Amino acid sequence: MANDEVHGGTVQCKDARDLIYVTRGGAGRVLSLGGLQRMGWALRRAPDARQVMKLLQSRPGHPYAALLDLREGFSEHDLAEFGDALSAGNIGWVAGVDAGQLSDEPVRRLIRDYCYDYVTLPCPEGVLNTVIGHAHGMARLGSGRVDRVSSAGSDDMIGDSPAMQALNRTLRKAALTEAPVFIAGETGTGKELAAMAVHRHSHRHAHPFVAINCGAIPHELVQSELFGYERGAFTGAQQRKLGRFEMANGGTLFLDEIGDLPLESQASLLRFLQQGSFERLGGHEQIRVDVRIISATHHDLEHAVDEGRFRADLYHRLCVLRLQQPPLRDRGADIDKLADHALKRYSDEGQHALKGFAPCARQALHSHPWPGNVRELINRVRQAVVMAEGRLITAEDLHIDGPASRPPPTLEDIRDAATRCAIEQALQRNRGRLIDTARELAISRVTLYRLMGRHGLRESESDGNDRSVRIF
Ligand SMILES: Nc1ncnc2c1ncn2[C@@H]1O[C@H](COP(=O)(O)OP(=O)(O)OP(=O)(O)O)[C@@H](O)[C@H]1O
Repeated sequence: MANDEVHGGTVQCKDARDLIYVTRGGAGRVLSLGGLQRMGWALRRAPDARQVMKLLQSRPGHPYAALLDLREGFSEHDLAEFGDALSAGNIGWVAGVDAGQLSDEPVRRLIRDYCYDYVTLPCPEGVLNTVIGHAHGMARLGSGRVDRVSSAGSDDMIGDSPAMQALNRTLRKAALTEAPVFIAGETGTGKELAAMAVHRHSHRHAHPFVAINCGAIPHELVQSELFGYERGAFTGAQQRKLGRFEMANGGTLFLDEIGDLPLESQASLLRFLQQGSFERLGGHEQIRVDVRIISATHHDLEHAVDEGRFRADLYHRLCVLRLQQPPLRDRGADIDKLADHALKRYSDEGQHALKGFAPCARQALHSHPWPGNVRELINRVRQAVVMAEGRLITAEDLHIDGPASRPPPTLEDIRDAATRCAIEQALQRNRGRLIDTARELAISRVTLYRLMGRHGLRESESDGNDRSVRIF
C-alpha cells in the first residue's frame, strides 16, 4: 500500500510486488503493462481461475494484486469459477471494464462483492499503479504474512540492537495511548513496520490498519482517497466511494510521506484532528469516525514548516508522540540478522542453494553506509541470491566495493555512538526530563544539553528548554 514514492516525478520501486493480470482478450485488447513492470510490479498472466489458483497455491499466504480484465472473453459461467480466487484473503482484486459494462448486473455484483476497486480500461498506467497498489496493500493486510525469523522484540521487526530495543520499548508505550504518533527516520528504516507494530500492540489491533502513501498519489486525488466522495461529486463519480478514514474506522490510519500532503488536505486533516469528523467530497454530512493517526516521513518536516509547505498547527497536532527510527548503519549485529532473514526469504529465487555469506560479504555488510537502509539491504541480498555463482554470497554479488567504501570506525566514532545511545536511553527512562537525565548520567545539565546538540538529539541550538526534547 504505502509502497511507492515519487521522487522528481518518477516512481521508485521499494520491493517488487506481484500482479496477476487475468485476461482472455483478443489481439489488441490485452494490456501490455510494460510501464507497470518498470514501476516495480512483477507481472504474471493468467487466462482462467485455475491458473490463478495455481499461482496462489505456489506461494501460500503471499500477497498479490490482480487485475481482472472483464472487457471480453469471460462468460458468466467462467466468472463463477473464480469464486475461490476472488475470496482468497491474500489477493486484492481490481476489475477492468468498458464503461458500458457497469450497467451489467453480474459485473456490478462481482465488483461490489469481491473487488477492491475498478478502472475503466484503457486507463493511464499511473492510475492503474495507484489502484492496484492499494489493492495489493489490502491483500498484504489480509495475507497474515508475518516474517517471524526475528530474535527481536517487536513481532516482524527484526533486530535487537540497543537502538531497536529502545525503539520497541517506546513504540509499546505509544501503543497504550490514543495520541497521534509521528515516526521520523531515513528512507527504508522500517517506519511502516513500526506503525503496524504500534497498531498491533494497541487496543485497536482487531480493527483495520490502513496505510496510504501521500507522496505516491496525484495531488488532485488525495482528498477523495482520504475522505471519499459522494455519487455525482465530479464527472465519473458514479457511486459513493469510501475514503481511507472510513475504511480505518475503529483502527489506525497510517499517513506515510505526510510532508507531501497538499495544503487542501492538510486543512481537512487538521479539522479531523480537532473535531473527529470530516465531509466526503461533494457531501454535506459530517461523518464521525474513530481513527488513530500515525504519520511518517523521511524528509525534514520541521524544514517544510519553516518554508510554509506544511502547516505548523497540523505539525504540532501530529507530532504529539515522536518515534525516531534508527538508521541501519547504527544497528550493529542487526545487519547480519536482516541479511540472513532476506537470504532465507528469497532463497527459492536463486538458481542453486546458497549456504550463506562469505567473510568478505559479512565485512562489506558492515562497512557499507546503507543510505537506503533495510530496504536497500533486502534488495541487495535478493539480487545477490539471483546472481551468485558460488555457494556463498560474496561482496561482489552484493555490489559492495568492500571495506574501502567506509573506513572502520575510529575510537572516537565508537565513543560518540555509545554516548548518543546512553543519552537516548536515559532520556527515555526519564521521560525527556533533562534535570533527571543529567543527574542519572552524573553530568551537569549544561553538559547534557551540549552533548544532545552535538549528537542531534534536540531540535535547535538556540532553544534551550525541555519542550524541545522529543523522546518520551
Ligand atoms: N526491522 C525490520 N525487520 C524486517 N524487515 C524490515 C525491518 N525494517 C524494514 N524492513 C523492511 O524494509 C522495507 C522498507 O520498510 P518500510 O517500508 O517500513 O520503510 P520506511 O521507513 O517506511 O520507508 P520510506 O520512508 O521510504 O517510506 C520493507 O520491505 C520492510 O518490510
